[in-house]
Amino acid sequence: MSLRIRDLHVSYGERRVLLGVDLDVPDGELTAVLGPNGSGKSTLAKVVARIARPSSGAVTVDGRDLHRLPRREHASLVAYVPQVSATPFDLTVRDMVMLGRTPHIGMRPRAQDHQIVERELERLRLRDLAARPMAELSGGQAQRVLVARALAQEPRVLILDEPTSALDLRYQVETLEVVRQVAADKSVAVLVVIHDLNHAAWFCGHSALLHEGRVLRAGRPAETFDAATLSQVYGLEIDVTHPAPGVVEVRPRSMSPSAARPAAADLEPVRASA
Ligand SMILES: Nc1ncnc2c1ncn2[C@@H]1O[C@H](COP(=O)(O)OP(=O)(O)OP(=O)(O)O)[C@@H](O)[C@H]1O
Repeated sequence: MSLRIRDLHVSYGERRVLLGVDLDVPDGELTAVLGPNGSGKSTLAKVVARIARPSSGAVTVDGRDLHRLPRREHASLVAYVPQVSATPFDLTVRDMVMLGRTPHIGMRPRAQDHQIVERELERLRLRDLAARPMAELSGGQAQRVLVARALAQEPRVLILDEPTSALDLRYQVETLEVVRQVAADKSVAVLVVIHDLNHAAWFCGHSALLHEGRVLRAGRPAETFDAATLSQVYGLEIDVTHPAPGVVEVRPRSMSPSAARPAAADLEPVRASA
């Protein structure tokens, strides 16, 4: 177990946002951080990334307090993909991914650093965009560059804050699959803030459901997702089904097959009047 969070409290001024969070993030797989808007997910990610400071509690990697490490050492251990990011507009995609090597390189990149950058461009299907300026990219393309930069960092701990929010369905699946593969191959502990409960259940071995700054449920999604808790937390009737052993599917009741829906014949056609 590399990343451990213990009794973590975080406040922004008077506003207490995390109220005693305990979480173990195992190596080699993804841990989903779930919960409604404002429940504290990004704050938790930012504390591990050292962008926010805890009021109390501990965040350790291999027993070392992340907030007491020298900056460069922290950067070589932890990579972070923020929810929204202003990118230096004059950088190319390739330069941006090379920034991930910063904690590892001395005066200038070595051949090995260039190889790692090319590998991550390939892995995130960015080779065709490599020479393009970041400013010209679509939101989804830029998001994949940030994931590539984080992977080029070769971290022990990877923090991803909604890394697929701008991606189309294919890239959502591909990107989460790439991250899952890297986590397994390199024994990386991955914490991923994600809103899609089905993707969380499919790609993440562990999950933590945050509610008002506390972890309400933690464990394997197939074991911990239950309809009553999810319905209460999200304020919406939610069905949870298990179509196969170890597989879980989450659906708002209004989208479930049993929900009453107006038949097409009942809908009045609307015509613009001349
Ligand atoms: N810099 C800040 N200053 C003051 N309050 C903040 C700051 N950042 C976040 N908050 C507040 O902290 C609470 C938790 O915010 P956070 O961004 O961690 O939630 P979240 O679960 O990631 O939400 P979302 O799903 O909308 O991204 C919210 O009430 C938010 O308004």
